[in-house]
Amino acid sequence: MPSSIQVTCALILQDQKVLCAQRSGNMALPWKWEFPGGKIEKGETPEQCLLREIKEELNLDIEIVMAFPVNKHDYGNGKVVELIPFLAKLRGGDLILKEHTQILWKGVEELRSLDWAEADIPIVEGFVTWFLDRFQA
Ligand SMILES: Nc1nc2c([nH]c(=O)n2[C@H]2C[C@H](O)[C@@H](COP(=O)(O)OP(=O)(O)OP(=O)(O)O)O2)c(=O)[nH]1
Repeated sequence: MPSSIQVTCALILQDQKVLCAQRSGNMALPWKWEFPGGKIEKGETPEQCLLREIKEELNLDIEIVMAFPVNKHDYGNGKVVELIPFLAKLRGGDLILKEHTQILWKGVEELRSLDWAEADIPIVEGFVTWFLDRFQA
């Protein structure tokens, strides 16, 4: 397996909806949906990376609540992504889309309907299961 890149992402939950972001046409994985975040830089913790990326990409401030299980995915083109998801809450900032085409706040039960980047699919599944177990018992 080629060496992997470590990428953090935020599942920002507010009023039972999750912020989903669509990649733009000139990015890798064009038009796919993802959770905002990005690559960990040298010397950063995953949490520091995520706070930085969410500010850079969306101009939002978040608070990390907890980590979800990491998903390692081989895109088969020499790119292996280790996707490190966190549950997060909004703390402030006015949304400015700096990289993505659009964002949507999706209800948890509607999340599966988006065309997700492949690495995100198990994360979406895990999150929906976790959320329904916890909040809809
Ligand atoms: N931020 C984010 N990236 C994701 C997700 N799922 C997924 O496969 N990725 C991939 C897309 C990118 O290849 C990589 C994140 O890199 P990035 O967003 O910092 O940089 P980039 O678009 O310029 O990517 P690259 O062309 O340099 O690989 O991880 C996700 O949910 N969030």
